[in-house]
Amino acid sequence: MILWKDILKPITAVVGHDYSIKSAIQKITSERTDIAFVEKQGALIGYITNSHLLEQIGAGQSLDEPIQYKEDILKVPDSLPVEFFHNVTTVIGVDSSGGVTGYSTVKNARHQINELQLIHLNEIIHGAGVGIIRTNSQFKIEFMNETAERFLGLPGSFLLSRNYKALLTMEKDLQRVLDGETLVSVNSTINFKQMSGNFYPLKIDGNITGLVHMFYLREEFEEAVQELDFVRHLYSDLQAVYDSSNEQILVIDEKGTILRVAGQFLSSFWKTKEADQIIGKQIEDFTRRNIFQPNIFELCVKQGKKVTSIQQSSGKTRIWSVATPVYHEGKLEKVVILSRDITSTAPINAETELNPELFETETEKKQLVYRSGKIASLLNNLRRAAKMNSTILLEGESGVGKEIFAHEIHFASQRKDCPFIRVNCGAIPEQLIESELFGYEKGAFTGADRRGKAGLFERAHTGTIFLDEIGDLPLNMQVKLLRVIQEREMARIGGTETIPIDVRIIAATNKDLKAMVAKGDFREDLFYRLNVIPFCIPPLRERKEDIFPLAVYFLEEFKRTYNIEKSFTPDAISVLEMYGWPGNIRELENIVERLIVLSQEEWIDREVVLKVLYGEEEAKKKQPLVLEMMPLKEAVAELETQLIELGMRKYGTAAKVSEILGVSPATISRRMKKIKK
Ligand SMILES: Nc1ncnc2c1ncn2[C@@H]1O[C@H](COP(=O)(O)OP(=O)(O)OP(=O)(O)O)[C@@H](O)[C@H]1O
Repeated sequence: MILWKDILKPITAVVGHDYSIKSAIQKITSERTDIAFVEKQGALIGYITNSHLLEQIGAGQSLDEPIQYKEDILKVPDSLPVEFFHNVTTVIGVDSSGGVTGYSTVKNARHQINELQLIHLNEIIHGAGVGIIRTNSQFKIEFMNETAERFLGLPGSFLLSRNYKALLTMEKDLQRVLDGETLVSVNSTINFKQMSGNFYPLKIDGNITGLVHMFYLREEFEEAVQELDFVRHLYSDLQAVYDSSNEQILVIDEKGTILRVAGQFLSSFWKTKEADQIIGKQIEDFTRRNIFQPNIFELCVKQGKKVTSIQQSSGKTRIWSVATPVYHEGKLEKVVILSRDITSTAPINAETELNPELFETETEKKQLVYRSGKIASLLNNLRRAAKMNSTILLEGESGVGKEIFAHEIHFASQRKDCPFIRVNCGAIPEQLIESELFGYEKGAFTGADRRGKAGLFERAHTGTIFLDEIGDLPLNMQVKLLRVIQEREMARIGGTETIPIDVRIIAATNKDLKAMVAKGDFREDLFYRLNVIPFCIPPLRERKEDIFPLAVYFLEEFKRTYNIEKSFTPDAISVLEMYGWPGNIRELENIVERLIVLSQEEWIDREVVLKVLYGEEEAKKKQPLVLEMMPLKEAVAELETQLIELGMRKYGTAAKVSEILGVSPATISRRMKKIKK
């Protein structure tokens, strides 16, 4: 707000109301002013200017005639804000005790206000880095701010009073602005500097008294736009990464309000379909409703460090969560929680889970852990086939879990309450295999048990026999097996009696049986007898979604065995998922055990996983882009730095790197300066 006292000028010439034109001219001239105030009985009642006096003389009056002064003056308290009054051209300011403190013509007041407003505006705009130039109605530069001086590389002292129109090169005619038009986003050049900005007509009392040019230096502006563009692209790339991740990313502020959910929304855990429905809510409310249990957010805030936990909602959904605190200038700002669903999609068969008798069979039923659609549909088919009595052949690489699938078949069949017998055909010595499979009568051979012994086929009677590594079965045994399958009866070694055998046969192999048949290493007739319903178990690398729940499952098992607390970091999981797993699930199980033993810390991190999977040297080469969950801005900066460093290593010049990254060379060199710091 501008007050009258800010703009009042001192009164220097005072004349009496009965002064002659001559004495008034003498007074005004001696005081070097162009206005004198007229006094009568100690009060100022009007004013007279040089031009008024000249008008009187011009009208034929003699110099001795009295002055004809103007009376359109108004006394105002000088502490009031400037305002304009009808029919008043001059204002006299008075202080609180009524003393005159100065005067101002209305014209001068308006001019001063514009000037002061421009200075204020300049202060505001100064920080925003906008250049401002004002001209009068003859295009003479009357004002320019510091930013304009800096942008143009020319001092105000040089530019002030010069004709702006003559100095500027631009496509549009500047006269249009003085005719009242606003020119927006106009490119212009001065002193080889390219500018981009707007020209506004400057109106006072409805009259155009000049123009104002507000502008950016195009070089800086374009760089900023490019930079914004670059960041925008990075942002959308990162967003895409988040959205395609199979993790749920939850951002909670320090007060426990859910700010954001990205990645895969675990709707069955939250018991709500849309992520939007949990945003803005208090996390504690979900804990109270038995959904977010345990409250990992609270644990993380209390401990002030990364925390992991398996959470379970009131339903069956179990999720694995890692909560990481994010600090800003030493203060907790938010907590980021990464979660994955680890609920095994396998339906839990109450009977098989609970019936203790089942555990008296040769092998306990193990939990089959998976999340992939591939395994889901395979299981579907397996369970359907299980209902029939047909022989099933399971093919698949070593360690894919063929035995566990054989269990599934058994437990999904009518025979689930009868024995399940596993025979590892490759592990039994050749000379023992016949007696193991078919048993023997007492005294059948030297060293034989005196009482005789039932073979595995007999023991599997009414149940399932699982012939693992069937490709390792010697040829002579293949004939005998073929006979059992065909005749559904057998005799013990040394026995004469035939024993009827009612078993479901499941055979498994990691060898190419067809190729073995072609080479004569496997009997063709047996192959066709076994290959009634074949199933191929896909390797782990073809069902990466299973890696995570399996890794957590094994980790939990080993934690129980070793009685220790350890957790994977999300980066560690990512490395596990990227690996090729030639040894499949058996290898994964072994690696998890090794990681537990080798990692000294509570956290099994990316580095230790890389070391265990690839060895020390290779691990060093696998440099990460982003190691930790971190604020997006930092992640973008990190990604930028790494891209530029990579580019510089590869191409050597900022010009080439800028071309590849699609940004200006100036951006690259500025970033590099920052990196060097
Ligand atoms: N889906 C699964 N869930 C839990 N554990 C599994 C799963 N698949 C495999 N395993 C475990 O991985 C290990 C290897 O499985 P398994 O011995 O059944 O493999 P395989 O295919 O029979 O291998 P091979 O051909 O070498 O005999 C076992 O300890 C098994 O319990």
